[in-house]
Amino acid sequence: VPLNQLHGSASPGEAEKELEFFFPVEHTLAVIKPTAVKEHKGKHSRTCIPSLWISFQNNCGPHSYKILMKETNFTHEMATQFYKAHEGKPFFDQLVNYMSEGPSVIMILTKENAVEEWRQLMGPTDPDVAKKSSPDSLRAQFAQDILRNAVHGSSNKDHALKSIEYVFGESLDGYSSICPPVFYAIYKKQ
Ligand SMILES: Nc1ncnc2c1ncn2[C@@H]1O[C@H](COP(=O)(O)OP(=O)(O)OP(=O)(O)O)[C@@H](O)[C@H]1O
Repeated sequence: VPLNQLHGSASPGEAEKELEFFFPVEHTLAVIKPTAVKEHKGKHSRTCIPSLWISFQNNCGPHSYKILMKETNFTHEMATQFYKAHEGKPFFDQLVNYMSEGPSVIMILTKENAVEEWRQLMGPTDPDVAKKSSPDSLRAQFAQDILRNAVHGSSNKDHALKSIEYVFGESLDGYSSICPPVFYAIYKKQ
C-alpha cells in the first residue's frame, strides 16, 4: 500500500481549524492604564503607542504575543462597567476616576496560556508587594501605587472574552489570524 506521508490543509478554513488544533491559543485583555500611557508616551509619537511599550517588549523575555492594540479613552460609564465587580469597595470611585482621566492603550494578547502569563508579567496588584516578590514585573517597575498600578490583565479566560467584547465593541467570533485585523502589531522577541 503506498504511504501518503505528507499533509497540507485543503482550504484556508481547514488550515485555521488545524492550526488551532496543533497550536491552541488563548486571548487576554491587557490595558496600559492612563498614568502609564501619559508618563511614558513618546514625545514625538504620532502613533499613540507609549514608549513604555518598548520596555514591555524588553520584559517579555522568551514570550511572544500576537497583539491587537488601540488607544481608548474610557468614559466614566465605561470604567464603571469595566470594574463593576469592585462596586461598593472603598476605592471604587477613585478607580473609576483614575481609569477615565485620560487615554489607555488596550490590547488583545494572543498566545498559548496568555491569561496566566500576562498576569505573571504584570506582577501583584500592589507595587510594594511586587517589588519584593517579583522585582522584574511590570508593576514593580512602572506602577506608582496600588491604585495607579500601570497595567490591567483579565483574571480568567471567560472574563477575558467578555471584556474584549466590551472594550473592542465586537465579538472575536469572526476573528481570523489569516485576515489582517484592523489594529494590529506583531511582536516576536528573538
Ligand atoms: N486597596 C486598593 N486601593 C486602591 N486601589 C485598589 C486597591 N485594590 C485594588 N485597587 C485597584 O483596583 C484594580 C482592580 O483590583 P483587583 O483586585 O481586580 O486587582 P488586579 O486583578 O491585580 O488588577 P486588574 O483588574 O486591574 O488587572 C487594581 O488594579 C487597582 O488599580
